[in-house]
Amino acid sequence: MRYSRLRLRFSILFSLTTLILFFLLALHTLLWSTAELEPPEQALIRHKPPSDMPFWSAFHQPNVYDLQATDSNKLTNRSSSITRQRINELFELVRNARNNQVGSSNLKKDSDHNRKWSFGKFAGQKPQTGSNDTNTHTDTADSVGVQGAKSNIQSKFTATEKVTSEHDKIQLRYFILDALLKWKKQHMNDTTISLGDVMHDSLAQDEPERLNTTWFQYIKTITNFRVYDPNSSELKNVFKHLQHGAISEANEMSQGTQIKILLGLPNGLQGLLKPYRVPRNYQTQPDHFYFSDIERHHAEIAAFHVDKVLGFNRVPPLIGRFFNITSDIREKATAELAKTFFISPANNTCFRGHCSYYCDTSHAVCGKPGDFLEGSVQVLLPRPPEINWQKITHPYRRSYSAIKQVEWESNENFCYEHVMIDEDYHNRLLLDMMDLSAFDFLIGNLDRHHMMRINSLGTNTGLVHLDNGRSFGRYDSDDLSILTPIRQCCFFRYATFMRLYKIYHQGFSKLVADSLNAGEDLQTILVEEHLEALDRRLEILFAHLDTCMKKYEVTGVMINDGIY
Ligand SMILES: Nc1ncnc2c1ncn2[C@@H]1O[C@H](COP(=O)(O)OP(=O)(O)OP(=O)(O)O)[C@@H](O)[C@H]1O
Ligand SMILES: [Mn+2]
Repeated sequence: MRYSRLRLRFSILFSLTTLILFFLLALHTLLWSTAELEPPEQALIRHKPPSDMPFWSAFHQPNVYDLQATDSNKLTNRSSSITRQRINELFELVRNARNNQVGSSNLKKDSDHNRKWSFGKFAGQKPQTGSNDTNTHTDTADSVGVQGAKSNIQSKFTATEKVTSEHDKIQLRYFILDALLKWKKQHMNDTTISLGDVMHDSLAQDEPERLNTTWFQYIKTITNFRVYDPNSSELKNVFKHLQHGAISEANEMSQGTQIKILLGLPNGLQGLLKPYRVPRNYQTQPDHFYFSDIERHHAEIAAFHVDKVLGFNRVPPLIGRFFNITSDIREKATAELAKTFFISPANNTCFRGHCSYYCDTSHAVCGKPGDFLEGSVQVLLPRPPEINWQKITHPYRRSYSAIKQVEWESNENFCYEHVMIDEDYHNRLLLDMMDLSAFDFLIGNLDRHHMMRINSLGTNTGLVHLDNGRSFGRYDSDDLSILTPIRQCCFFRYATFMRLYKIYHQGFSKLVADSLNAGEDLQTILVEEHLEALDRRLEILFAHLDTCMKKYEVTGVMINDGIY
């Protein structure tokens, strides 16, 4: 009896122990497998729906969603095909060619030059391409009629025109080289024209008080060659006001397709504010065309510094600024703009504004957090009727349509048939356009629909590199099509090449990063990947110039038109 009770107790104890052991084992296996499959942090990210991070995600927050999107679009070829040694050789070749330059032609080998070939006769067989637009032109980038009269002519032209012969092309190149050399001789002794001198008399008569302002001191430093003097005290003063000056008025600018606010600033200055919209690591949405890309204030800032480092000085002074969206903008806004303000569910102050792209409640400009907003502020240059601008439709403009192509995209002779043949380009404009193509390629800007210059400064006047808000859209790819003018025309300004070489040697991205660090209060305007892209693209530009020089000789490509 005693024995059987003992056996019962023992078996109960045994089954209980087995049960506990089994339970402990199962618990351990369960915990272990969960831990391996799902480390806590990763689980957090995975379970966060992407909608938590909209593409204009919170300020100061890394945009995880965009970073992940970038991963799937890796650049396969991260380097150019040119070596440092070859770039050094190119520099020697270009320098020597300039020293040896003789006669009226830039070309070394004159044997191909048929002096009986007549431009007039050649051009006479071709339909007119039309002349430059004037500032009365009102197209916007996205309007339906953007192609204008010029492009209609171009498409008719393609249908009937036979391909330009190699002989004509070579003769046309000689003709262009001679034309630019003639232009250089005519303009060699041109004196520098200051916008201050141009505007002085009418201001003295109508608004003499404006002559004593910081604004006018700065206007005097604008010339036909550059829109600011990089080492001047006038530039420093302009920056001071753009960055810290009290705002007297905030009004929407009617021109353009995306939100821009005109700011009244002290001392006669006006600023053009483009507000923060997307984080620094934001990349253009893969399914967005360049014409629906959102404008970026940090791209405007970076483009200003790149242009300055390149020695162009053609982007009007621009700087980043912190705003209090309520006291700086809402309280100074015109009634029209003030009406569009609201407080978001997150308790941030926002405004919509009125414009054709991204001016609705779901794309509002919002302080983050609360009233805190950053933006870029550019000095507003005088506009008509005070001075005259020329708005030139870019011959290499894109179609601004999801379904249409334009001629230059498929016709490799486009430069010969539409640009070189057009006498509007038988002067500095041709090489100014090449400078712009180089600049746009480096900053990745596909949105150069027009070229702007100040007509009031005479005929020997450079382009003003306005509107760079859609640059720095992607760092993981380089859009070679932006170099099409250089690839198809194969002309380039000697002085620009020399500067590019010097910059290459000093380290392009380092110069840009230093310039940003020295001149900007806003942090990390260009993320590391964008800086790397600058160096990579500069090499690609050299590779394109190398190809041109192999094809047409150094002296048939590099032109010294006297512009520095
Ligand atoms: N700093 C400036 N000084 C004087 N005029 C300017 C300045 N910036 C821009 N503008 C004028 O305003 C127009 C519109 O500006 P901007 O091109 O930056 O806007 P946008 O919205 O990108 O326009 P679009 O959609 O036509 O490209 C310019 O074409 C130019 O005529
Ligand atoms: Mn634009």
